[in-house]
Amino acid sequence: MTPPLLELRHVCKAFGKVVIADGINLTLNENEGLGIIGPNGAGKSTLFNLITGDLSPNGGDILISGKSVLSQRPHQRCRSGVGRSYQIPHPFGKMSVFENVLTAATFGGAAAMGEAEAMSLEILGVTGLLNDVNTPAGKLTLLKRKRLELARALSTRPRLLLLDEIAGGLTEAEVQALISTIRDIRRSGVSLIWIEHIVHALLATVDRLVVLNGGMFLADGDPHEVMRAPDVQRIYMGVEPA
Ligand SMILES: Nc1ncnc2c1ncn2[C@@H]1O[C@H](COP(=O)(O)OP(=O)(O)OP(=O)(O)O)[C@@H](O)[C@H]1O
Repeated sequence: MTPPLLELRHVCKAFGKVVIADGINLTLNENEGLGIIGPNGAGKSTLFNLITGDLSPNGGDILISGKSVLSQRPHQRCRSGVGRSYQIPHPFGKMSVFENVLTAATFGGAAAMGEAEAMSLEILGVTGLLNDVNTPAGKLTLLKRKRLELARALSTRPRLLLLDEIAGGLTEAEVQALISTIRDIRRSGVSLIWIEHIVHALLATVDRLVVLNGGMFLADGDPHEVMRAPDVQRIYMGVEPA
């Protein structure tokens, strides 16, 4: 039987007394799209940092395609197929958009230069940045910075793409354009975990939704059903039961 693409087994993480993960289990299969929501500070970004190796768990195991990656450094996990965007984009501000994507393709994705150049241009097309190839990344608008963040993650050729709040701060029209881009990416066979407060963007793109709260998943299942669950309405949206 094919192992899941990603598996978290009893993962624990705390910063002092702040418990982020209290024995979390999570499975993501190939081609699956998962959304993560939860109150501010619940530990959603920290969960990504544990998956990518930016942080180490205090306990438990993290497996990619059935193999533990705990001993792998972040760049090694990236080359194993885990690509991510960061909540706050930090592009190389003085380098052009093209150079930023090329750097991610060659360093993160270990692509040879000729291949990386062609792939970077293709990804800049997919992410709507072709008119900005020569623009210094530091001069981009918020929307385009977020698109560059997505382009940099894609150029590492991920099998698993982790997106951290890339819709925040965008207009509704920009969110709709982003939804369409994410659907195209999913159709290309990339598996997705998307942390997002803009819930309708998740409902339009993912198969499953989990709610992180108090170090554990409060709910895990069909996105619409999860959003209707009374506990989720109470904790995430502040709706008191009738
Ligand atoms: N490296 C760190 N050292 C100490 N505390 C940290 C560290 N990283 C995160 N935290 C704390 O862990 C908690 C969870 O942070 P995290 O950014 O993962 O939450 P989040 O769910 O992504 O929040 P948001 O929705 O606001 O982005 C916060 O209290 C944060 O201050």
